Amino acid sequence: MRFRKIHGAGNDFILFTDPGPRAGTDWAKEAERLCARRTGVGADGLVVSRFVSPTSTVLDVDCFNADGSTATMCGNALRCAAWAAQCDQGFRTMQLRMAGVMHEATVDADSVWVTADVGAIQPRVLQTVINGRPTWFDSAHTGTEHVVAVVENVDAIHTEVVGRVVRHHKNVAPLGTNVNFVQHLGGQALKIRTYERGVEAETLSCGSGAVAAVVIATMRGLVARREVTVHNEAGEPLTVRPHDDHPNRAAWVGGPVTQTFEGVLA
Ligand SMILES: N[C@@H](CCC[C@H](N)C(=O)O)C(=O)O
Repeated sequence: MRFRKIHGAGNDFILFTDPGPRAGTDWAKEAERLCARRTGVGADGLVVSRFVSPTSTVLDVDCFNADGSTATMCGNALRCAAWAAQCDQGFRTMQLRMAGVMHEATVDADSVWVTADVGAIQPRVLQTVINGRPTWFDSAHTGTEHVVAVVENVDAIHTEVVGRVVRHHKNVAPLGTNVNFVQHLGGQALKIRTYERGVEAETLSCGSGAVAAVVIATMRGLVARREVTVHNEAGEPLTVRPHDDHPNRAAWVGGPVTQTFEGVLA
């Protein structure tokens, strides 16, 4: 079975495109096996993308985190699936369905854009002490669970240590959450570090996390409700802008997609 190793701004995936019916495949188990950094291909997640019919521009995209759990939304996985569809079929615009939710996608020369729904926002959902300072986290649902803390310097934070504690905090049980630390760089620019649930580690970028960061930074008056650049650990920033038709309910997130290699499973 052929696969692509591909990343969306540093968030890396094993991508299967139209893998046929494969009725017996336990994709969650395959995600655990293949995403393992030492014994598998190595990735943050496994993505299966299929056109709903041969003549359609609608794709069904399933995303599994490295631990085999299902991601209800993964902005970077959607961006990678859209890039591959453009590469294989030539479509520049398409729709992608993930966990029953429809997303729009546009593939430009140097960026792939997808939409993320913006749902409930809850200020001050939990507090923890970071480097001796009590720090509040706000939550924003962007298709999956995210909390965001605005801090002075994201580089001073032990993301994996604090992220793991917050991810399991009783106030976000039982689902847990992805954890984002965000610094305002001035103007319309943010810097982010994300601890991802399901990867159980810091990832180099997170699409739905970037949207959550912009939602919270906007709510706190740090940025205006227009395009925001979100710098990440990969050094490949994502751009987030409000959706033209329903700016309060959805956002576009765009940035680079890179195919690293193609392979065949042994
Ligand atoms: N990296 C993703 C988010 C992936 C989902 C997350 N780990 C979860 O299970 O909630 C993105 O780019 O949005």
